[in-house]
Amino acid sequence: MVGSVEGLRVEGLCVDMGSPIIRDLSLDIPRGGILAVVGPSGCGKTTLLKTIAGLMKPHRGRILIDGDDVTRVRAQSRQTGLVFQSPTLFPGVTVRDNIAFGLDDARMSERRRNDRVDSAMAIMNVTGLAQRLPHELSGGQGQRVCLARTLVRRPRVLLLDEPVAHVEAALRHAIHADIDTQVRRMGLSAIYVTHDIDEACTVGDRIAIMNEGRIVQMGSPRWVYDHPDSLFVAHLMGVENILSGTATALRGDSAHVTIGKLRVTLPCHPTVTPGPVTVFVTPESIALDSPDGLTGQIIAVGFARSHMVYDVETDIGTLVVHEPTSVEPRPLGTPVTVTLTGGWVRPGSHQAP
Ligand SMILES: Nc1ncnc2c1ncn2[C@@H]1O[C@H](COP(=O)(O)OP(=O)(O)OP(=O)(O)O)[C@@H](O)[C@H]1O
Repeated sequence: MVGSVEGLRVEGLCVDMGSPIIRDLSLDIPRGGILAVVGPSGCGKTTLLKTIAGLMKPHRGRILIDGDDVTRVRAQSRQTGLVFQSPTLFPGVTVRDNIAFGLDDARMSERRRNDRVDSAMAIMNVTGLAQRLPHELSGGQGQRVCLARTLVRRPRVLLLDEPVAHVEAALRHAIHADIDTQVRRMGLSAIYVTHDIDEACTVGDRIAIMNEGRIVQMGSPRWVYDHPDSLFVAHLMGVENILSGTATALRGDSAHVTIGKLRVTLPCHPTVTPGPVTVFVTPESIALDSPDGLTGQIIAVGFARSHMVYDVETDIGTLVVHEPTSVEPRPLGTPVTVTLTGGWVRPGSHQAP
């Protein structure tokens, strides 16, 4: 025992395969926590999971599970469970026996082994499939069986690499909910890798945005959405309006900002000083009927089920605005008066934030 922190801790991890793939990456996940890791293809997400699982060797850094340094412990003894994108079941072997393979401890009694397998099948809702063969399962059922096979070993850390990428959209939510329940119930620390930012925000109690082997921002989905640190994070999170302005004065955690003819007071990063700033504005943070607002005109209208999407042409550029569909939709060409009801001010102009 080298520490008392419960859960997974990664400290200064570097993985080099001829070129650096993971660069000085640190994270902490308490027991019962799910960190969703999202980032572009090739940024190192799978490498991170494989390194934590012990399938790849780090060049530098430490991996601790419940305070135990497992960096040099072999994969089979780390108590990590890794689930990949596609079901990886043994063909020609029943679901039940596939799950029992997860329990390779010869000292375990037959009865105890059966109880553990029954319980793993029950928690992943695959009891009714026990005698089926892998080729008789749908993609979603196959992934549930893989999760049961991983959970039957009672890992301390659960590593999920796009586990529902090949599962039809309508079934994904139920699998997410079961993962969430088991992570909390069993007190696991989980990393959930995905390409899909919506999935990351739904599944993770925190999200980590990765780029080029680094975590560039980490926090609750809401916090990261409202406070992007960079253009990269803002684009990935769907913060569609990135405006250049000038901070004219500061008051506590807020800045008075001029953007063209618009004057607004918005929350700002502590490093903001008077001068050029970048303002990140989510599409929900723009009001279209403000008495003293900038004049504009709706030049495109889209229906996105829960909300309408408007492109609004103004003096400060074309803004993307979302309004709930409960508000009467606005036809193309409608004149509007625009102001910002929220935003996040970072230092520097957005060409060089
Ligand atoms: N064994 C290896 N040897 C050399 N390079 C590797 C190895 N494994 C991965 N890489 C490289 O490391 C980088 C990160 O790969 P990784 O699979 O971790 O990315 P990823 O973020 O999971 O991508 P994707 O989302 O496409 O699955 C890539 O450039 C890849 O080519």
